[in-house]
Amino acid sequence: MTGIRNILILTGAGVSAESGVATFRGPDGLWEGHRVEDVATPEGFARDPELVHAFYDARRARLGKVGPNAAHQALARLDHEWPGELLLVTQNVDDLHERAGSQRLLHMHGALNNGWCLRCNERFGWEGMMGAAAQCPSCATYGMVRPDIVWFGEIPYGMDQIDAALLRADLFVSIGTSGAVYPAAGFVRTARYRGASTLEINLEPSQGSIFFDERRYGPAGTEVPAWVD
Ligand SMILES: CC(C)NC(=O)[C@H](Cc1c[nH]c2ccccc12)NC(=O)[C@H](CCCC/N=C(/NCCC(=O)O)S[C@H]1O[C@H](COP(=O)(O)OP(=O)(O)OC[C@H]2O[C@@H](n3cnc4c(N)ncnc43)[C@H](O)[C@@H]2O)[C@@H](O)[C@H]1O)NC(=O)OCc1ccccc1
Repeated sequence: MTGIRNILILTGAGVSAESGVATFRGPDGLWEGHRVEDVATPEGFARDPELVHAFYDARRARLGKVGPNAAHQALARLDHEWPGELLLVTQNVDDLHERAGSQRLLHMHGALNNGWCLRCNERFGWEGMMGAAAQCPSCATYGMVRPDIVWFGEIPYGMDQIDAALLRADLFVSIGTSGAVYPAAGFVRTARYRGASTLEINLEPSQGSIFFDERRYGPAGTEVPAWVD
């Protein structure tokens, strides 16, 4: 990685697949059993909060039964050893990157283990079941807590920090994402436009694969350590 100082990495559900976390669009993917509009939009939450809480409570419970894989661990190693700038932006709401030790990390679509009270606007860590009647640990109100997740139609977190990193990146790497959801799916074109070299690591070509200078296809648990080490 000669001549590379600033690295921006984007991950998606594919990086957690080998840990046993369901992807969205794959066979038995998350969107198989649920209509996106029903479980991942503010309108769906307003219509049926119990359904949405059940969807996220089940995923939060599952998170306790899985662990980081070799891809998460390799990215954590790179984070610790890379002398230049590095930002790992994940679309994933699981906590496997931080459990592997990644620190220069940004959850652009929120986190399963966080809650958000719509009455006092506080955000807080949340373990276990949430359910529609949950009590806000900050203002003690019942039934106003939602998962702190970015739903469709909502503005992703950290866009300023991501834009700044896109501006400075010499290398943009996309790992385990289908490139189907924006604004994340547009990052490769922005990075390329600003002169960064671009690498895709995925099981198969993503919707944006034509924009990548280099492509490595295979399981992230194998390809990412091979790229890092
Ligand atoms: C469907 C799509 C067209 N819709 C959008 O993009 C919309 C905007 C939009 C609407 N209409 C449009 C029309 C055109 C363009 C855009 C739009 N986007 C939004 O609404 C976003 C908000 C989107 C966020 C929604 N929330 C998520 N997640 C949290 C919830 C939850 O988790 O439940 S999105 C969710 O789906 C996406 C899933 O994609 P992937 O992670 O890639 O997973 P997928 O299953 O699809 O693919 C897995 C890949 O891994 C590979 N793989 C599998 N196993 C492995 C393996 N073992 N190793 C390696 N690779 C592997 C597979 O081959 C595959 O390629 C992720 O982003 C994920 O976070 N907000 C916004 O635009 O606000 C304005 C704005 C914009 C810019 C700046 C300011 C404001």
